[in-house]
Amino acid sequence: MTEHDPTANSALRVTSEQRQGLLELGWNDALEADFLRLASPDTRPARVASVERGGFFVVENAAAIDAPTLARLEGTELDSTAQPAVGDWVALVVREGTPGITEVLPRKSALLRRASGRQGRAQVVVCNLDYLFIVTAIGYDLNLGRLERYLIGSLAAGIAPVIVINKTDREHERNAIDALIEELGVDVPVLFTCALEPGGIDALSPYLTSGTSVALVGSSGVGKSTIANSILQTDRLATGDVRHTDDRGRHTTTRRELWRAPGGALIIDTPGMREFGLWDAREGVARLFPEIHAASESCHFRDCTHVDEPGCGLLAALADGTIDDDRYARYLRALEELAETEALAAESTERLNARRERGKQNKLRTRKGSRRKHWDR
Ligand SMILES: Nc1nc2c(ncn2[C@@H]2O[C@H](COP(=O)(O)OP(=O)(O)OP(=O)(O)O)[C@@H](O)[C@H]2O)c(=O)[nH]1
Ligand SMILES: [Zn+2]
Repeated sequence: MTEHDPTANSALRVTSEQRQGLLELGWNDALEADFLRLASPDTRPARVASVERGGFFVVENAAAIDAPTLARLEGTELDSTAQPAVGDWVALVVREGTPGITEVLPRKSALLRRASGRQGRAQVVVCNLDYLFIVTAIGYDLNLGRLERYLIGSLAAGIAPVIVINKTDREHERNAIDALIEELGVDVPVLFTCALEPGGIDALSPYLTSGTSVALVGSSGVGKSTIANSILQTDRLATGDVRHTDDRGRHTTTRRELWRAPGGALIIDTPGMREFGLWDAREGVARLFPEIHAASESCHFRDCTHVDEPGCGLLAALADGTIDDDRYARYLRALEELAETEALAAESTERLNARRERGKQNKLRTRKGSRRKHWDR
């Protein structure tokens, strides 16, 4: 990234008309300062509304959000997690033909997860959010482990999580749900919705103020798109029914998309996830289990696994009953998963480096070969 002296190019200034359109997309002073500092003079700010193979769809003002412009990434090849993702702010060079993205502005937050598949790769789910709506529904989906994973991801990303329990029209025992939430042990808002009823999502309103960016994540079939439609007061997002046997959805939503609600909130619906695989989320684990994390600070060994090491702060805290057995077990499981993904990631980096090295050697060999031929002649 090249830095530009903002005073050197007054042509770069964002016009007040442009700014108005951008504010309605969630723009703010900090973003503008970054833009003026980092982006080249011939570019304009824009937000990524959706991503498809081969292109990034961007908007420069809220009025155009229903018809985003296709743009292409320019310049050096970016690492997959550094490529523009939905919610990102970018610098756009507009000219005849397809506009180009020259810069991705620093992210205020990025929700990462482990990409599906066996390799250890990260995927950026969404960027620059104020709230993450972790959506679940009364029925099979509502489960402590699942909620914990999303919470860890959200806390690691520095996005304020909000748990949304949908389908309250289904029979349920409120006490059992309260007990489950209590077990999470964190102070996070829990909202109940029934997306099919008029007024059924009113509980979400305090989080949907103008310029606020919110994404809905969760399993397929929990009602994310139904909730999004209700917020957006449309029916343009496709919804699909669930299997009666196990409540599973049919993965109706297939891409992440940014929309603007009549009240001015920016809403991102996402495809249902089979599993939210943790990635680079140690900070999130520490925040979800603060008392356990605190006890681990007194471990004798820095790389203590808290299983059988002497001088383990956790084992001591377990013994004197200051931490809970179940929470200890869940904390360890999360750390184990993270260690596993880190190992996988290291392996695939190694493989990649080895492949690059082989490629270089091959090139060298062909070059030598062709030189020899030359001499032989
Ligand atoms: N009973 C009941 N059904 C609901 C409610 N909200 C949504 N549904 C139904 O649940 C099914 C799945 O809803 P969707 O909005 O498609 O779910 P989704 O989470 O977007 O699913 P994917 O796009 O596959 O990830 C649909 O049949 C909805 O009508 C609710 O509050 N109560
Ligand atoms: Zn320990």
